Formats: sequence, C-alpha cells, structure tokens
Amino acid sequence: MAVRLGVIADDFTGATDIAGFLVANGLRTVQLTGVPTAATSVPEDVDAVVVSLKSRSNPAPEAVEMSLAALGFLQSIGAERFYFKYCSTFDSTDQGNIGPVTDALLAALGTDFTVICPALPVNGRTVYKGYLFVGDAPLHESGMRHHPITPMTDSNLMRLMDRQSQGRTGNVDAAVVARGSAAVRDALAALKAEGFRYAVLDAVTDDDLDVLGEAVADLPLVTGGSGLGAGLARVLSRPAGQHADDATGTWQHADDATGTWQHADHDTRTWQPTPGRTVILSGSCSVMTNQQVAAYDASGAPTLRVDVDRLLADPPTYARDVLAWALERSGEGAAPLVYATAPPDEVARLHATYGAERTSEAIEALFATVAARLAEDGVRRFVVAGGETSGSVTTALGVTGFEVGPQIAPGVPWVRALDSGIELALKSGNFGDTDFFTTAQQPAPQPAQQTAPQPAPQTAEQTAPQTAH
Ligand SMILES: Nc1ncnc2c1ncn2[C@@H]1O[C@H](COP(=O)(O)OP(=O)(O)O)[C@@H](O)[C@H]1O
Ligand SMILES: O=C(O)[C@@H](O)C(=O)COP(=O)(O)O
Repeated sequence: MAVRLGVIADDFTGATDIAGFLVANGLRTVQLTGVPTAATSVPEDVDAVVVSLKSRSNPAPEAVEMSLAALGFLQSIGAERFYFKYCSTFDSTDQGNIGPVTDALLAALGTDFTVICPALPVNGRTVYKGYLFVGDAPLHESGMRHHPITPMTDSNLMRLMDRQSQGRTGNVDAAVVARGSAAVRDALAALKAEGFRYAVLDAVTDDDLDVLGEAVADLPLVTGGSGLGAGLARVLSRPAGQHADDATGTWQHADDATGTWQHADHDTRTWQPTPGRTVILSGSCSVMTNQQVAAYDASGAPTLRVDVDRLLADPPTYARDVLAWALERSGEGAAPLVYATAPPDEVARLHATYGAERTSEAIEALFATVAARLAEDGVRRFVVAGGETSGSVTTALGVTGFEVGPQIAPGVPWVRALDSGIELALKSGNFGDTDFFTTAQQPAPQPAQQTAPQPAPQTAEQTAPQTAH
C-alpha cells in the first residue's frame, strides 16, 4: 500500500493538529518526531506519514536543511505527494521560515508552483481576498501581534509571502472557489502561466476546503494549515472514482464541531486515553492559553506560575523546586499545572530584561527538564500548551513517533508515544476553549461497539467532548 501523503510540519502541535484531521478524515496516519533517520521504520499499512519538526523559529538555513531531510525520508518510503504544514496564523518573519522552506521543497521536487492556504474555519481562521482572519479580526489585529517569537503585524498573505520568498504570489479568490474545483484548477494554471510561483487560496468554510482539496490533489507539493490537509485527506481516502459531489451517502459530516467527515464504516477512534498521573505544562502566551490558565486556576486546581527571574538566576535549582512541586501534586485529583504563560506586558518586560531568545530558551529548557524527570518518576500523561514548548517536551521525553487518538478539541488529538506509551495532548497556543485543561482530564467518550448497529451520522458529543471556541 502506497503512502498517499507525506507531511512535513514545522512544529509539534501543528503536526498533531494535521495528523488528527488526517485520521478523522479517513487516512491511516503515523506521526514521527524529529528528522527521521535511516533507522526510522514506518508501519506497512499507513496512508499518511507526518514528520514533526521544530523548525518554525530556527534560522532559515537550519529549517531548510531539516525540511529537505524530512522530504528525502518521505521520498525514500515512496510518498506520492507532499504537504508542508505551517500554522493557521502563518507564524513566520520576513526571514522565513515559510518562504525559504517552500522554495527549497519546490526546487527539490523539480517543480515551480504551489498553493498557500492557512485557513482552518472550524477554529476561526479564514482567508478572504488573500487576507487572513482570526475570528472576526484580521490577523494583525488579533493576539498574534504580541506573539513572543513570531509577532504577526500584517494580514495580507501575498505580502507576507513575497517578503520571505523568491517568487511572486497571486490569489485565487472566494468567487472562483465558489465555482468549484475545475475553476480553481483553471485559475491556478493561469497564475502559473503569468509567472506566479505561489497562489494564496481563499477559504471561508469547510466546503471551500473540499473544493480546494480536489483542486490541489495532483500538485506534487501543497502548503497550508490542517484545514486544507483535511480537505485533501477527504479526496485521497475516497474510494476510486467517487467525487465530492456524488450523493452516495458513504461520506458523512461526522462532526460539525470538529469539521470532520468520515466514511460511514470508518471508526477513527482506534484507542482511548487512559486516566493516570497527569501534569500540565504551559509555555504558550497566546490569548486563549492565558484564558485557559486563568480558568484552571479559578477552578481550584493546583497551579504554579514560573518565576522567570528566579529561573534565570539559577536554572538547576529552580528546576528542582518546580519538579518537587509537581511531583507532590501529580497523584489524585486535578492535575497540577506549571505555567510560564503570561500577558504581553510581562513578556515585554522579560524580553527587555533578558532578551527574547534567552528567555524562551530558558523556559523551554525548564519544561524539558521537568517533563523528563516527571516521566522517570512515573507520570504517564502530559498536557502541553504551545508549539515550541511541545517540541521541547516531546524531544526531552525521547518520543520517536506517535499513534493518533481521539480529538479533545478541533486540532488537538490525544497522541500516544509509540515506544513508551506515554500519552500527550499537544495544544496549539490558540486552540481549545476556556476549559480545555479540565476537559482534557475528563474520560474520553466510549468508542462505538463494533457488534452494535452503526448509528449514522455520529453526533458531536460522540466524537469530541467540547465545541470550538
Ligand atoms: N513569560 C514568558 N515570557 C517570555 N517568553 C515566554 C514566556 N512564557 C513562555 N515564553 C516562550 O514563548 C514561546 C511560546 O511559544 P509556543 O510554545 O510555540 O506557544 P504558541 O503555541 O502560543 O506559539 C516559547 O518559546 C516559550 O518558552
Ligand atoms: O495551524 C495551527 O494553528 C496549529 O496547528 C499550529 O501550527 C500550532 O502552532 P502553535 O500556535 O505555535 O502551537
């Protein structure tokens, strides 16, 4: 069985995000962590392989090198097409890494045209006339303008891409998308003929992503968020000869909350998370994570705010103190939360005092050390908030790959380490609703009995314990 889709994701939460949507939309998926080596093995019967990199905020040459190594691996296992997954809020700077990585992947694949589509409507990310919106606000007015590493101060994807890439960027606008996949394919061909190298695709609804998935399925390289990944998965997992508008009834909109479709006889919930000693580590400073931390603290659960000044004064001693605090509380009851999460004025103060890079590195190293020691002491489940933070924690836990489980919230599936069985929920900064940390600890919904008649279609309650914020 061929690997239909090889995904290169630029951070770990982004990788679990797209892996969750691929599974929910019918592709058997394995998620690998870090640049795979010759020794990395992939199960025989997978449709998609997702490589999780931590390359989003590295210097561009490093990000390119990692991405090309991932591409080489995916080519070596015979992947038929490739997907570069970046953030639905297009997290990047004028130096990259989205532009340089896209250019390098195009060159390596011997092709000169691709699409750009960060849209994820189920989580409020939409693209209209090439402008990216987060909920009701354009990207540059959203909380992303204060991001500690990649502050986003422009919402125009053509301009953003032009500033960090070698080629020119055009737009396939919503009016064309509304006319269907053939019209989109024509528009892409016209842009390519005019010398554009990238086309930003408008997408406002999940139906748009179906049209776009169909339109881009033959491109050697597609780039975007998990929304277009889901649209593409729906095309790739469809029985041969069936088209999106065939009213066969075999495909059902499984869950309006998570925006997933599934084949009528496809049970995506292959395993269920097991309750056990859990610790929550939060390094995201997003608006939503700030709210989630505040709500968890208000619920009476044990919480510890990282004192970054103390951390930077004596990292080893501070890590020991944090570890002792978390260990003491990781038995019964609500899981302890350790958080560096802070509002923009505190982040600005720390950056002014210590520098942004030193601050980020110290906080990520703290979470990595604490997670590794907690695992040694028998903690089996981690809920981690933040993409960079998740990369540091997962790497410190020595996880080489994941099986993907049920979604806690759109874009946040449970994942289970292939080697150690440790379970993780890697939450993108802005995903989940206010009660996410509590919801994640609630028992997962039971899978449908295989022997019982299959109810159709499934409800949101059966497939996801909460709705999108
Ligand atoms: N209080 C803080 N001040 C400055 N930087 C912080 C603070 N807390 C966390 N960080 C850093 O901010 C970055 C957040 O990035 P990330 O984990 O990817 O979150 P998100 O998913 O919201 O982007 C990390 O490098 C983290 O270490
Ligand atoms: O596409 C998304 O929004 C996420 O999958 C993502 O990339 C997560 O990044 P962080 O917000 O840095 O966690």
